[in-house]
Amino acid sequence: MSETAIEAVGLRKRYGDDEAVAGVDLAVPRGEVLCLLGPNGAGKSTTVEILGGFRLRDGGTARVLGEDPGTAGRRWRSRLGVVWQGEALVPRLTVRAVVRHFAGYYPQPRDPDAVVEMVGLGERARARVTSLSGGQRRRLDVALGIVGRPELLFLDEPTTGFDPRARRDFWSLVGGLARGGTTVVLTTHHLEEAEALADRVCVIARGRVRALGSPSTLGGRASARATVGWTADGRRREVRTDEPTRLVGELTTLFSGEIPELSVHRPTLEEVYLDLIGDGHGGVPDSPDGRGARRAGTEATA
Ligand SMILES: Nc1ncnc2c1ncn2[C@@H]1O[C@H](COP(=O)(O)OP(=O)(O)OP(=O)(O)O)[C@@H](O)[C@H]1O
Repeated sequence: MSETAIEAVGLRKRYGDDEAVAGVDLAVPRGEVLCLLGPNGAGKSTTVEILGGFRLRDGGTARVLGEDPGTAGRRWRSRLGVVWQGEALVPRLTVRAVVRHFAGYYPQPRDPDAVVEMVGLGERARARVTSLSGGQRRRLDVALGIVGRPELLFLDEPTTGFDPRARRDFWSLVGGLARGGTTVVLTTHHLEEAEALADRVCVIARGRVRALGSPSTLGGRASARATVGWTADGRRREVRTDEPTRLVGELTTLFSGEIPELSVHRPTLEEVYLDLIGDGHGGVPDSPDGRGARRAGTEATA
């Protein structure tokens, strides 16, 4: 069995004049949680739909679980779980009955009642789907995505409408699936979700991959300048530096101990992401790793 769940090279998809996917290269090892981030209309859903076998590509090559998603059959499809942005059409049944019904499509499904519990719908198991709230409906979508015990799970903005508790429960659910060996590809607009879940983050803008890396190192985040702040003589001071440890050491000596209101700040994932997508329309950063031309040294900003 290949160690690579997804291998895509030069994926392309055009809708009329709009090149939605303009040459995406992506390799996802088995067991990885990959989060796709990008502005609205960047091409994330189209990429995921192509890889999930729901949309034909115009160009490039793709292997997903060892097969071409453009031609693979039902057997291959039963190894995938998908949660698309639109709600799945389900009969006018109870939550439990719908999950049981969908379980019947797969050769080795999870226990439907356990799945209903896993997505936090245990108390609503006997409720009709039509009576669920938006967030509960989305949880049901997730249940239908995982009931087939997928090797590879595609989740397109799965937590839309989730309250904060439900979102955190969902994160632990995905963490558990990944620990069990499931490969997960998830699109989201929630940076904290990507930070909490992703082994790697892939930023897509204007149909291309702009950056790929772990949440802590994306776009040179780990080596980006830190901002050290403190208060002296009633005034807030801030210095941007490549060597925060050395500066804090100097300040410790200066203040003979505790530094008043010390803070050390590195760019957040959100700051790095916004930097990568540039002008807000999915603009291209200066350099391939998205770091652009950062100057070395120490620079006072206040
Ligand atoms: N079925 C379609 N027919 C025509 N154009 C489409 C279709 N689906 C997507 N597009 C266009 O392709 C581009 C990429 O859309 P896509 O849905 O892949 O982006 P996305 O990154 O998933 O966006 P969002 O974050 O808003 O979901 C957009 O310009 C969109 O309008």
